Amino acid sequence: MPSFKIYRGVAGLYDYGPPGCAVKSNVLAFWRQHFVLEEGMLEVDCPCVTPDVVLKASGHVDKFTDLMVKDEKTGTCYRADHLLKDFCKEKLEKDLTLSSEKAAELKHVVAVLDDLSPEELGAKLKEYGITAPDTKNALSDPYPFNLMFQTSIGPSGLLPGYMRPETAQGIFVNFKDLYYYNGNRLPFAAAQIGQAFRNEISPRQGLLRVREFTLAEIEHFVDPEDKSHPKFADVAELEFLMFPREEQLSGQSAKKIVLGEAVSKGTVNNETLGYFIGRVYLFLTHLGIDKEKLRFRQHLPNEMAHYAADCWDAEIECSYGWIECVGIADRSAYDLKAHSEKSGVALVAQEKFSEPREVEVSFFPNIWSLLLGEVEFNVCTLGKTVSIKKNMVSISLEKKKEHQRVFTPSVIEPSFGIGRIIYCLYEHCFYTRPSKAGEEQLNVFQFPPLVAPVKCTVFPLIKSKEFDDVAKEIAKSLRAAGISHIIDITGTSIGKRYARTDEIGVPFAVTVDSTTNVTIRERDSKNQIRVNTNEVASVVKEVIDGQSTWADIMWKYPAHHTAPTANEE
Ligand SMILES: Nc1ncnc2c1ncn2[C@@H]1O[C@H](COP(=O)(O)OP(=O)(O)OP(=O)(O)O)[C@@H](O)[C@H]1O
Repeated sequence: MPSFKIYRGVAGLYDYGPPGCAVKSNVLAFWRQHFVLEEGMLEVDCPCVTPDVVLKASGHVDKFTDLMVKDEKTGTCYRADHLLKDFCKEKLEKDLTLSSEKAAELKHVVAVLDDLSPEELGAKLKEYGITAPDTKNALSDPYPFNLMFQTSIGPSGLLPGYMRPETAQGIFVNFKDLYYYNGNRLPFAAAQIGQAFRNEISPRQGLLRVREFTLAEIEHFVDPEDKSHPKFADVAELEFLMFPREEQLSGQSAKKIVLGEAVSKGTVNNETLGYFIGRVYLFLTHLGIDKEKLRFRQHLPNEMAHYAADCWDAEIECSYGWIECVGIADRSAYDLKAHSEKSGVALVAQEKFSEPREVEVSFFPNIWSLLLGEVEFNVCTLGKTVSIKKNMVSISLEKKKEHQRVFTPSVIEPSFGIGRIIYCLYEHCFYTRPSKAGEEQLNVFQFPPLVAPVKCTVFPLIKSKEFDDVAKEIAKSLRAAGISHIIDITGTSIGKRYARTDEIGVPFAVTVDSTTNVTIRERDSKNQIRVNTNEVASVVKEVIDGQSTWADIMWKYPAHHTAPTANEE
């Protein structure tokens, strides 16, 4: 729901209502189980308010910008690249008179969008006659707009700060303590779930581009000289849609690739990156994301930061097209080095050698490298400036024993936009159930039990004190087993009650049609079984915990072949 709705809302801010909140909490619980617990990650929880110095070091203060244009008359702001991209895409899709040269030009513009300077972007907007979408007024020249919400910390106004645009920086600045906590051993991963804030220029597409959202991030620290992963074999045989750089550049589409092959051929830079791609695939498909609408797209060279070794986005197809939901990047040592430099605290790891190693060290290596470039330079020493020439320097190599290697770890970062995942999940799980002639069609959310906001409903078949009491007893046992449920003793027709719960995706409905045995109905198959009243909670729990499938349960218990009542559906 739009936040602050009674005051007409604010673009890009949304509330989760009760079912949405429950879905979100289930998605996050599974994220914790699948990543934090199963991988033994170190979870942290850092503040959203972040002092300027941290985000200055990370580069966000100077570079976390999008190019913006303004409607010259109304002042409405737009993202310049989005206007240009939308224009090109619309022309390519709808203009049947487009020449092949023009089509190739427009495709090229879309491909190099991230490389365009403000001036080049402005020139293209002018060349194509692009105006403000709502008013058709002229647009200003593009200029960079920093997406961070600025604030000041404390009453003096002297300590500038920002609302964090990502959670990752909280982990990087804690590297030293986390490394120590992990027994000074690599590799290890830290994880954080929290709110991120981005003052998006033009929030759009509901939960897909908002100004405050939940991020779940992992920073996996690894030795840059050994990016193998001990559990890679667990995911190596997975086969799914991948969209490597070469395929994108040569105009092909995504294709099914075995992950192990993508890594061994070097399409994916290293095993650890590949391992996380596999784990993200398992996470998303387990949640209920359709395998055929999920692909891993490699970043093109112009999309990647200069320091990144390789990046892949998990993109999910929904009615808005293919949407980046998880970014998985090998960020090399960039972040830790940036914070080491700014803070003066060495964010490094050590590899202790079992035997000391003899190494040759060159004396004066920096001057040597400068002189190799035939550079003459001045050195200021003891108040005097001395001009050093190449022939004045001799290089000596010394032998030295080293007991350890000190290095800055590389970081592999999977970053999950939880709202985007949930939105795509809603689309993939939604369908309209055909109805009998003349009846209203029924909307169903086919959520897997894992994410369903409510796991079970309990209905007495008819209004009677006896059945109500049994329903209350069953509800009590569900409560004790920690199973979320709704008890509906309104007495409306069973069909209507099923329809209501299908609409919010409740997977199981228990109909109390006797005082000893009751009917459990599964939402998607509409199959029903008979169980004893005191077995309900354990049967439902078995399925929602993933120990058994509904098909397994159907084998174990007698089927209820007729609907509990004629007006069921
Ligand atoms: N404005 C937003 N609203 C909702 N989710 C977002 C938003 N911006 C980013 N995300 C989510 O956070 C994840 C990690 O953020 P990252 O910085 O990699 O995104 P990004 O590349 O800036 O996204 P985009 O290019 O779509 O703006 C993304 O994969 C996405 O799922």
